[in-house]
Amino acid sequence: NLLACSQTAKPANQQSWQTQIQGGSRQSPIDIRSSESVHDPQLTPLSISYDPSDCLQIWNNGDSFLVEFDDSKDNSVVSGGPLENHYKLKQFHFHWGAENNRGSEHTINSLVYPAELHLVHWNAEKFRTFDEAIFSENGLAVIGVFLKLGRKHDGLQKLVNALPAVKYKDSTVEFSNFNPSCMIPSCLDYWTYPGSLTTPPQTESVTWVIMKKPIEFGDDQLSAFRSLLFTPFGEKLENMVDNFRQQQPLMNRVVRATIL
Ligand SMILES: CC#CCNS(=O)(=O)c1cc(S(N)(=O)=O)ccc1C(=O)O
Ligand SMILES: [Zn+2]
Repeated sequence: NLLACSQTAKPANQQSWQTQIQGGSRQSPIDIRSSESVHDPQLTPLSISYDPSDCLQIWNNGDSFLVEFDDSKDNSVVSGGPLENHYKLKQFHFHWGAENNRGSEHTINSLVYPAELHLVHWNAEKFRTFDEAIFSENGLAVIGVFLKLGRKHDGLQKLVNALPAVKYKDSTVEFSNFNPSCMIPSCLDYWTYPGSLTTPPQTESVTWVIMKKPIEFGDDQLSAFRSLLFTPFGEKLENMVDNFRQQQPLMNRVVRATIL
């Protein structure tokens, strides 16, 4: 079990997930050093299938904004690749910076992206609930996609247009008929490694699948992320930025890479 040691003093906008965890041997995120990754010919392409009608709402939880899905059916699932079972989509969210030189949680050869998308899935073959899976080996699979600044992402705009409705912490807005497949790069090459949640409880239950190619999005779309607030209505305004955890030691882990 992981014990969070006492929190050190932090600037006001730092989040609790900067807490260093004692006893962790497979914490996330990490810096992926491509030359040290192992090409594994047995890694097949991911099978990703999402049903836009499973999309339910957007929730500002004070750390990020989560786009939440109905996981009562088997319509939005990922399988294949490093995964032994099929995993149901629970939510997706992003991490981003106050400035363009930071924001992603994972880095590639120390290269930082301005934002990173996480699609969180849970192992519905082995576990009965998401909450059980969070605390279990092979419980979760998170697909990470890097975002770089460039052309406006047309598919993302529907989500961006809804963000003002969830400006404040603890606000939610109904959000339907959105297919997250539009944010998966056309190149399905990826790195994969055993890791953890990057926010509390930082449980070591995650198989990470990091897509090698980034997707592009526009400055105005990133500005919309930065206009969200960490704080609830009526409290001091604190822009939701720099909601990423620092890289963690690789320790005794190997990052595998596809050769698709
Ligand atoms: C109890 C508990 C829990 C974790 N929930 S989560 O896996 O959806 C998640 C995962 C991640 S991440 N960055 O590890 O994918 C971040 C944030 C969340 C979240 O609820 O807010
Ligand atoms: Zn995340």
